[in-house]
Amino acid sequence: MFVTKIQISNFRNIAQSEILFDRRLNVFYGANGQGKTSVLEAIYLLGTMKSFRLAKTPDLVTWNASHALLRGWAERDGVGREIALYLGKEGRKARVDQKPVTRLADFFGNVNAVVFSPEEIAMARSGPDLRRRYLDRAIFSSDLGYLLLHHEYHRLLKQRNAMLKRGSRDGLDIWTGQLAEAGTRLMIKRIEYLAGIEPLVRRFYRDIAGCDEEAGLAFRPHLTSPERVAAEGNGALLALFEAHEAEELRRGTTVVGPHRDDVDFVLNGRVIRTHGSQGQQRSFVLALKMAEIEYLERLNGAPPVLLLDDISSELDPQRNENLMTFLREKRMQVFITTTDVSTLRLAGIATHASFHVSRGTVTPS
Ligand SMILES: Nc1ncnc2c1ncn2[C@@H]1O[C@H](COP(=O)(O)OP(=O)(O)OP(=O)(O)O)[C@@H](O)[C@H]1O
Repeated sequence: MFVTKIQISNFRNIAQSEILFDRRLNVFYGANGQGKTSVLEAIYLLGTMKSFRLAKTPDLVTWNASHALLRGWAERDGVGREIALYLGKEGRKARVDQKPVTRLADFFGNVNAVVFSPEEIAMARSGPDLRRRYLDRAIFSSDLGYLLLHHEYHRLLKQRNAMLKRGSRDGLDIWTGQLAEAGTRLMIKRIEYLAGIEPLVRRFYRDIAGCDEEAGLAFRPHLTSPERVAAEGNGALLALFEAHEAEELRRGTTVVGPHRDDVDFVLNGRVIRTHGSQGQQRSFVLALKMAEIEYLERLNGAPPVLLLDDISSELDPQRNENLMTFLREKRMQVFITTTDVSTLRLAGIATHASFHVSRGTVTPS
C-alpha cells in the first residue's frame, strides 16, 4: 500500500501544495511550527477521515478560508485509487474515484495509516485516556465494525446522560439495557484485539530489549473484569449500572462503563506506568507499534503506511536502529518529520525523498 501523491489546499498553514511521494521513505524537515505535522495529518485524514491530534474540522481549515480540500492517490496490489476529502462548515465529505462515499466501507482500507508520535510514547506513563484512545484507534484501523459500534455506544451514552440530567427514571432502563448491550460488545472487541496483538508485542519487546522480560497487555474494563464480561455478558455492565444508578441520577451523567476502560502495559507482571523505567516504557511502546503494523499486515496482506511524527528525539540510537531495521525488512512506506535530519538513522533504507517545509511550503530537496 502506497500513497503516491497528495494535493493539499487550505489545510492548516498549507495554502496549496502538491507532493509526489517516494514509495519507501519520505522525510520532512524544517523548524518547529512550519507545517511538517500538517502533511502527516493530511495523509492520516485521507486514510481515516480523522485527525490524529483529535482536531475539529474548523481547526483544520486555514484561518479565513471557507474549506480545505485534500486529494490523495493511493495504490494497493497494483490498483490505484483517488481519494478526496472536503473539510468545510458542513463537516467532512469524501469521494473515492470521484464518486461520493455513501458507505464507510468504500472509504476505509484505501490508505491504512499507523501513527507513532511523542504522544504515543507518553501513554506508557499517562492516565488511561491516551491508552484508551490508542486502543480505539488501533482497533478502528483493523475493524470497521468497531468504528460503527463505538459511534453507537457514544450515541446511547449521550441519550442516557440527557435522561440522567433530567433526573428522570422514566424509560431509563431501556437506555441502560441498550448501553450495556453495546458496551459489552465494545469490551469484547477490545479483549479480542488485545489477545491478538499480545504475542506480537511480547516477541518484539524481547527483540528490542534483548532480554527475557515478558511483555503483556492487561485489559482493565472500568470497575469490572474481563473474566466477568466473558462469563456474564451484558450482566456485568448491567450490575455496574444498577449499583451506581443513585449516584448517576444525582450527578446527571453515566459514571461507569467502557468509556472509562483502561489497558495496563505490563512487564513480568508489573505495570510499567508505575514500575517501569523510561527506557522500558519507550521500548514497550515501540514494540506495541511494531505489533500494530504486523497485525494489520497479516489482516490485509499489505503493511499500512507509517507516519513517524518527530520521534527520533524520543528514541535513543539503539531503539532508533531497531525501528529502522524493522521498517527496512517490512518494505513499507514511511513518512517521517524531523527538525534535525542528522538525528535520523535510516539504517540502509537506500531510496528516499526529502522535503524542506517552511511556512507551509513543501519543497523537494
Ligand atoms: N487552521 C490553521 N490555519 C492556519 N495556520 C494554522 C492552522 N492550524 C495551525 N496552524 C499553524 O500551522 C503551523 C504548522 O503546524 P505543524 O504542527 O504542522 O508544524 P510542524 O512543522 O510539525 O512543527 P512542530 O515541529 O512544532 O510540530 C503552526 O505554526 C500553526 O500555528
